[in-house]
This record gives sequence, structure tokens and C-alpha cells, in this order.
Amino acid sequence: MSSYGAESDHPHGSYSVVESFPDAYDYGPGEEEGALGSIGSESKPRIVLMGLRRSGKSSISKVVFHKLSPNETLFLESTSKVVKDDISNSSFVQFQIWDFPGQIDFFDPAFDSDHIFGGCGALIFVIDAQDDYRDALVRLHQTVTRAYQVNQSIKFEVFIHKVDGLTDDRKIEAQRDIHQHATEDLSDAGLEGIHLSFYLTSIYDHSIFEAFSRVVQKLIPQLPTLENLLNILISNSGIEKAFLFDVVSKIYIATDSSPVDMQSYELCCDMIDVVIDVSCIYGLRDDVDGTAYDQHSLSIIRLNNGTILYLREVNRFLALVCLLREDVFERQGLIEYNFHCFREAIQEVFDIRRKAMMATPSSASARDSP
Ligand SMILES: Nc1nc2c(ncn2[C@@H]2O[C@H](COP(=O)(O)OP(=O)(O)OP(=O)(O)O)[C@@H](O)[C@H]2O)c(=O)[nH]1
Repeated sequence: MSSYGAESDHPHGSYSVVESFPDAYDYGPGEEEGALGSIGSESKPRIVLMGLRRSGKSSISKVVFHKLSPNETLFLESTSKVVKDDISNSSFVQFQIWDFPGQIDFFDPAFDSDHIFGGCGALIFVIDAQDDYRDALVRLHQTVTRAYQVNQSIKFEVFIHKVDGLTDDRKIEAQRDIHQHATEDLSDAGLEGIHLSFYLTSIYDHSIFEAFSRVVQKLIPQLPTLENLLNILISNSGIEKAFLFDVVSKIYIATDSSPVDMQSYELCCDMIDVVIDVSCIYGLRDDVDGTAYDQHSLSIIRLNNGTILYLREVNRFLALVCLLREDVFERQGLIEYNFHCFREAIQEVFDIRRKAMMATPSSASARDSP
């Protein structure tokens, strides 16, 4: 079973807001229908992808948000224009990704850094770890200093990318080296206050989804509330680990506060694929319009090591996926009860946000726009 659909099959994502550089910088507020009503494109948090040519920026965006198979990225053409991509997968994960061409010139007068960095929530800088990365470090420094001058609240995220080609030792060495040089360059420039986060990523495994999850989480104001709710759920139900997933992108928007290990995350991602694939094949009725994921979506998978994977629909975008021991699952009734309380609490978080958005003039004007 494949988890990848053709780009046009993507159920929620909208793509291809391609505008030519430099005209790309002026565009009016668009409208996007999300779970919370219409949200103007400009009011969505923006994630900017930058890095040298061929570092893998477009591949990351396509694999994570458009279900492109990693092998198909081999045929991607170099980006010559800024590609603005509205991500509206879930009511929580609503943002824009701007994919910049590698050859972008900050000193070009057409490069309007106030506009680009002003509304930017996170800047992801992609470094090809399989290549000589000295030039990339210079560009990283230029990018970060320029962006910081405009907007001091940007989260700077460095993806040390294409690590599938490296041994474990070389991965650690590359991370240490890049971390050291990047932070030294900043402190030499008197910018110790800038915090960079580093991630080892590859489109050929789950690391890119995990890294993107952590970037997106930083842009979700409700994160502490969600984490708290998950902590309460797991401690009262004997669950070992719980993730709140955006089903379409497989980004986890929150997890409990115990550390995340990649194996658990991969298992949960695979479970979502299995549930969606099986539902697509056996769960859809010919006579009724339906989706593979709905309020009836529920799955329990027993592994041969005494672990249970448990998936429940939370709302039409989000799923709770948990790992727990088989003996704990004997108290399934308790888990079900706690889950219902959890789902209601999540609904309340949504309601508060919806009311807050209705009350703010900017969202009201976005809703009123034609
Ligand atoms: N091995 C490996 N190759 C990757 C990975 N990600 C991307 N690539 C390859 O890197 C090449 C360049 O990828 P692109 O996504 O086009 O790079 P880009 O940064 O958008 O390039 P420009 O548009 O020129 O700025 C493609 O052949 C991808 O298949 C990865 O994680 N591992």
C-alpha cells in the first residue's frame, strides 16, 4: 500500500501560488476557507524556506505537504520564482510556506526584506550536508542577520539536510561543525542574542516530518495548553506516549512532555498511513460521498512486543495516536472515557480560538473581503 497520492489528489492542501520574482512581493490578501472560517492569507503565520541552490528546499515542501514521493524529487526543476504555498490542512496548522530560489540576492533592490521578513514566523535555512557547506554557512549568516534586523521575533531553524548519505558519525560531526561555525559567526558579529535551532533531516525517512513538526509547533500559540491536556490524558490512562497529529501532513502539532523517540514517531506515522489506506480501500461506500478519515475513524493495532497502537479521531483534521502496554489496555473503558474528556477539551480550545478570531478586526476584514 502506498501512502503517496498524486499531487492533485491532495484533499486539503492548495498549491501553486507561483509568482514571478520580484513581483512576488506584492500580493493582496487572499481568502482561505479553513475549519475556523475564512482566514486571509496575509494573516497566516509564514514559514520561509531559504538556502543555496539544490539544497533541497522545494523537495522538503513537496514531500511534507504534497505527498510527493522522495524519488520523484529527483526530477524537480530548479525554482526560479518565489513559490507561495497556502497550507490549510488543519485548523491548527494553517500557514504559508514561501520557497525562495537558491540564487536570491539580498542586495537586489527588488528584494523587499521588510515585507518578506516582517510577517515571517519561522525561517528555515536548508544546508546540503552532502556538499561542501562553507558557502552555505556564509549565506546562513547573511540571511539571519538581515532577517533579524527586520524582525527580532523570527524563529531561526537550520535543517542540516540530505543526511541519508552520511554515516552516524559524520552526521554528528556535521551538526557539531555547522552549529559551532554558525554560532561563532553570530557572536563575532555581536549577535549572541540570536538563537538558532538545528535539525538533521532527510526526505527519505521520517526526520523531515519530525523536524517540520517541531518548527510548526513553535508557531502554535495553544501549544502549552495542548501539551498539558495530553499530559493529563496519559497520566490518567497509563498511556506511554501520545501525539496529536495533523492527519494529512503527518505533522504532530503537540505531544506530551516525555521525550520523543524517532521510533515511536515513525510507528505512529505508519499507523496513520495504514488506517487511511485501509479505509480508502475497504471503508468507502460507493453510494455515499465520504472520506477515508471521519468521526468513525478508530484503530487498535497490537504489536508482537506487547505494545498497542491506538488511534482515535479528534476532529476532521486531527487524530490522537498513542502507544501503550497491552496490560494497560485491559482498562479500555477508562481510556475511552478519558479520551472523550480530552476531545471535549480540544473542542473548547478550538471554540476559544474561533471566538477570538471573530473578535479581531483583521480577521473580520479578511472574512468580509470579496
Ligand atoms: N539524498 C537526498 N537528496 C535530496 C534530499 N532532499 C532533496 N534531495 C535532492 O536534491 C536535489 C535538489 O532538490 P530541490 O528541492 O530542487 O532543491 P532546491 O533547494 O529547491 O533548489 P533550487 O530550486 O535550485 O533553489 C533533488 O535532486 C532532490 O532529489 C534528501 O533528503 N536526500
